[in-house]
Amino acid sequence: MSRLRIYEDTRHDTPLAVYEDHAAIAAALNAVGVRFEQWEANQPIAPGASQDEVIAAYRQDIDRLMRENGYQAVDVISLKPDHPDRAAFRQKFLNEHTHSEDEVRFFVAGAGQFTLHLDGKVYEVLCEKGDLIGVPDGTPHWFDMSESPYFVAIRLFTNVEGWVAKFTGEDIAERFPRMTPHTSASTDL
Ligand SMILES: CSCCC(=O)/C(O)=C/O
Ligand SMILES: [Fe+2]
Ligand code: NI
Repeated sequence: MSRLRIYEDTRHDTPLAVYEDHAAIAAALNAVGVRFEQWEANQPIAPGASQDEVIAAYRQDIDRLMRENGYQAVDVISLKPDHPDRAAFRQKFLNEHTHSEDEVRFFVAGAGQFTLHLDGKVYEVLCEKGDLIGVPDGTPHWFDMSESPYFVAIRLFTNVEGWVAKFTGEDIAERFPRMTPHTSASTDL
């Protein structure tokens, strides 16, 4: 189940609000300029699938996003808990950073947790299969896949070079909850 928890950025212990309903999550995120939508993700793709398999399975959705939004490049992160480099992958996104383009991610299997730092608040978004999130350029954020990653996310870029991040040097991410390993791994492929 997808979930949004909103915190004051100075108080990591008690959320101001928690939403588990897709429409409520979308409304709260849309209100601060963040895209959040439910897309069909019913192709038989499991974490660990290759980038080529995932792109072939979701070619129509990718083409639609590229056409409508002018994205220039696409790649895939597909990880399961036994990946030998899972700790390094996790570390790459764990600290607060920004991008000079919107961060658009379509989860086609499993789950991952984005945390956005906006206007004095922290928006922790647990994204699951079928969720499409679009974080505006320049928004400080971080991403956690837990110590036991289990997800496939399609990433769209306007920059032909793909993923480029600017780290803020702030340690705020260390004070907020990390993702707990997803519990429905065997049921929500
Ligand atoms: C869920 S896609 C991997 C994370 C990523 O690309 C990013 O920029 C996280 O902030
Ligand atoms: Fe990012
Ligand atoms: Ni779930």
